[in-house]
Amino acid sequence: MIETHELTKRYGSTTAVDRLSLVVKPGRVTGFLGPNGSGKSTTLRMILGLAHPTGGHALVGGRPYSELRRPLHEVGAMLDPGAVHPGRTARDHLRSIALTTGISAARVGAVLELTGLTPVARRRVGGFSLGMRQRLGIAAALLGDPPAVILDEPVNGLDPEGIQWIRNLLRGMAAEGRAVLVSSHLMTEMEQTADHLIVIGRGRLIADTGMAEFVRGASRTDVLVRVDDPGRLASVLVGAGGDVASEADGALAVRGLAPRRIGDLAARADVAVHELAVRRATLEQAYFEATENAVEYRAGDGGRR
Ligand SMILES: Nc1ncnc2c1ncn2[C@@H]1O[C@H](COP(=O)(O)OP(=O)(O)OP(=O)(O)O)[C@@H](O)[C@H]1O
Repeated sequence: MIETHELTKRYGSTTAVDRLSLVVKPGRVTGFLGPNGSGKSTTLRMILGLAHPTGGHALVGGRPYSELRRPLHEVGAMLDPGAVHPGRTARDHLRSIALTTGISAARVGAVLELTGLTPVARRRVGGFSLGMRQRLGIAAALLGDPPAVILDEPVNGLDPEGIQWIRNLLRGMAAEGRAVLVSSHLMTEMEQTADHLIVIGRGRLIADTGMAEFVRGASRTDVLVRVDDPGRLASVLVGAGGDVASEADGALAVRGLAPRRIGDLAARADVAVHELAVRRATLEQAYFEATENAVEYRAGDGGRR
């Protein structure tokens, strides 16, 4: 489990992370979302002991990272897949990490296999594509077979097959009982991968909630109704407390009334219904609504606070 309590980081007059408390639980994929500059990387760096908090603390398995006896066995992380010596082969890169951290050589073969890199294990990393580097970064993160995994933008630069592979890998790791924390700006991908979401803006917690609950909370969810006489039905629906808007093609977009109630009201008004469809908000829409103020604030003040 990964947790932070009132975690704070200030750089001069910039508060990058502001009293952030969160828990990343085992057995699920937790998506970590926020606009550019909202403090995600800084938070991850503090969890991994790469930046020192100005206030509060971060714990991995109940201890600060700096106190972990065998950190790679506690938490695996990929923050920057580019940070690999280009002259080394993939296998040598992983071997050197294993050697210096007391991890068996057998794990090197296992993670190469797991990440599909066995056929290129003897090739120099300098010639690797971005996707291959991502896989190598993930291989390194998994060397210690850790119960917690942190991946910063793991699908960056991956082709559709690579994206699907990461999705299955993350879900598989969660199913094995690991705590998986993953950041990404790709909302459709996140929607398919994460069970839980932590959303931050301006360094502060905006939401810490289940994926379905977060998306359901967006005001965009409505019911599309297609009828022959939209004007008549619209006045009936408004009379029943609905919030009704017209689409460009004449269909009605209704909020505040359940589909069943709309169908009943239409039947009672003797209006034939040709289509009645719930349009659920997407994660992207819910995310935009949730972070609207955080983004506006930044855009309005040139990124400073
Ligand atoms: N080393 C640093 N020195 C000064 N300011 C920093 C430093 N690192 C981060 N910041 C500032 O802290 C804030 C949060 O940055 P951070 O990189 O954590 O955001 P992020 O959510 O990861 O952004 P992105 O989505 O663009 O990666 C930004 O205003 C950034 O400019």
